[in-house]
Parts: sequence; structure tokens; C-alpha cells
Amino acid sequence: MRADIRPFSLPLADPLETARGTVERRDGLLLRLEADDGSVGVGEATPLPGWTEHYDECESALAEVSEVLRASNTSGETASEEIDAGADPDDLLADLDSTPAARHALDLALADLRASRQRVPLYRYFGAENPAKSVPVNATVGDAPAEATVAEAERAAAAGFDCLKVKVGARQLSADVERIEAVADALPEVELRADANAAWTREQAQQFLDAVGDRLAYVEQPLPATDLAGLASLAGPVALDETLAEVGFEDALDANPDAVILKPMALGGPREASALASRAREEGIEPVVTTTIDGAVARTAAVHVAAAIPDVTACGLATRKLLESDLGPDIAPVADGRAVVPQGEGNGTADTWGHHD
Ligand SMILES: O=C(O)CCC(=O)c1ccccc1C(=O)O
Ligand SMILES: [Mg+2]
Repeated sequence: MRADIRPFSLPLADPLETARGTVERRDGLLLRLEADDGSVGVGEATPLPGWTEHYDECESALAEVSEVLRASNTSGETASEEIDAGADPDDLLADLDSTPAARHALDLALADLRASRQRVPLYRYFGAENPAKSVPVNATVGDAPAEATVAEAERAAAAGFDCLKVKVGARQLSADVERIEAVADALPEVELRADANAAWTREQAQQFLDAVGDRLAYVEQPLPATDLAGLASLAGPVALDETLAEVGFEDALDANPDAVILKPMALGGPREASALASRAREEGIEPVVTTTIDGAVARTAAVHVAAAIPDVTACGLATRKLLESDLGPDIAPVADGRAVVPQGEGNGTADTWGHHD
């Protein structure tokens, strides 16, 4: 077994303004596994504090992973032998429970390697019963004054998006209400979501929902991640994002959400996210898969996670255009409000390793 790590740094073309500040660049690490039979799996860790560990912690965790996998070439019943034999290195994965981005890299590399061996696309390996050509995606509209928000929303609608997510919570509540009303008036046919990134008090969140709740499919993370009682008490449709990263899926159920935002990078990997999508559906909760503005490897894997969900709703996967450059070619391009689902073996991004320098 070989295990190699390669760092990368991707600037955003279009920094994303949110209530938590601006996302300006995405630094991460690729992990490449090559089993003794020559099969390859590539994973990506692109940490984002607030959802995952910090970069330094992620880097050390992955350095440890590669050390364990290399060292074990010569010693006993080992993690690399487990992988070569087609099993999961459970102890190694468990060591990464507190570093979800690092765990994502290993989980994705393993899933890619195994799906490639089985000669199926990753979304079929995740259990999709039917072939899927594409999945619906939302456009992501950052914080900006009302006029600029409407202009951006109109550009997205003209490009074929019929679902938009607008960032809120970075300015006065009355200004956000005005922004949402202006977008809803300008684009009555478009499904609208708002994402407050945990910015509000209970009173503010309820005021927002009372004002524009009926024009929105839901408001994402209106309250701080751990205010489960407050979230449960809100009248109006609510989706949870930061709460899942902070308290986990099962505890988040106490907040009684209408939808859950599943970010594979924050949840320890695409296989975890895929399992949680099924759990959500069992609970009558709508799963929505999104990236943390990841590189091509993780973004493509998130598209596969979405493609394995029957009749998936629009997902937050149209994030390639926020990046100035990427790890490799985009094999899950977005057009007309949908992302193409790759049909090759595994994630389909094994070449990405060679592209990046
Ligand atoms: O959901 C989307 O449309 C794109 C992803 C997104 O908004 C996001 C991207 C990076 C970090 C946090 C978030 C978020 O959902 O809060
Ligand atoms: Mg969010």
C-alpha cells in the first residue's frame, strides 16, 4: 500500500460574504492511496473552522494517517492490509473522529478505491438504486446590499437556477427582510432559501420568519448551533447546518428541523453523509447536500452523495464558480441549475493527483 499527501491552496475568485465573515481562500490536502493490486483512491481534506478542525490539526492528522499506512507495510495485521483486503481500517478512522476534514479525506479515498474496484460510480456504491444523470443545485448568493443581491439573483436565474440560497444575518434584520422581499418580488418563480449562519437571537429569528417565512422554503441555521430549544421553538421552516457539525445528527433531532444541511467535509466523509441522508429521510427530514466550497475531488464526491438520494431537492453544490482555480478539470459541471453526475468508476477524480502541482 502507498499513501501520499499533497497540500493545495485555492483562492476564491469571488469571496463569499456571510454572517460569519468572508471566505477568501481554501487550503487543504489531497490523500492518495494505492493498494497492492494497483487500485487507487483519492480523497480531499479542505478544513473550514466553524465546521471542522483547523488546517494545522488536519495536516498533522493526515501525516499520522500516512505514517501508519506506510509503517504497516512491514508489520503484522495492519491498517494497510485491511485496506488491501477490501475492509475498512476502523481504528484509523476512529482516530480521526475529532478531525472531520481529515476523516473525510480518508473516508473518500477508501470509498473511491472500493467503488473503482467494483467498477461502479461512487453514487452507485453509496446505494443509489437507479442511474442519475444530474442533480438539482442551488445558486449561492452572498451578503450584499439589496440592489446587488437582486442583480446577483437575477444573474443566477438567467443562468438557469430555479433555487437560490441568499446569505443573511450580516446586516440589520430590516435590511435582510428588504433583501429577501426584493429578490422574491423580482423572481416569483424561483425557490428561495436564506442562510443566517447562526447570527440571530430567538427574537430576531422569529421576527424574520414572521416577515418573510412564507416566501422562503426554509431559513438555514437562524440561531447559534447549540440552541436546540430555541431552534425547536421557532414557528416556520428551519434547516440545520452548523448544529450538525457541533452536536451531531442524532442530538440535532431535538431541534425538530424541516431540513438538514449535510456537508460531507464537516461530517467526517461522504459515506457518513450518505448514511445520514437515509437517516434524515427515515425521520421525515429533507436532506440537502452541500460543500464547504471544496476542491474538485470533494465537490465531485458531494455530487455523488446527492445523486444517491432518491428525488433529492436542490443541493448547495454550485460552488466551483466561487473558486479562481481548482485541483483539476470539473467533471461534475453545473449547467441550467443542475450538476452532472459522473458515470465513470469511483469518484472519477483519480487523475486530479497528476493535474495539481
Ligand atoms: O449551500 C450552498 O449553497 C453553498 C455552501 C455554503 O453556503 C457554505 C459554504 C462554505 C461554508 C459554509 C456554507 C454554509 O452553508 O453556511
Ligand atoms: Mg449554512
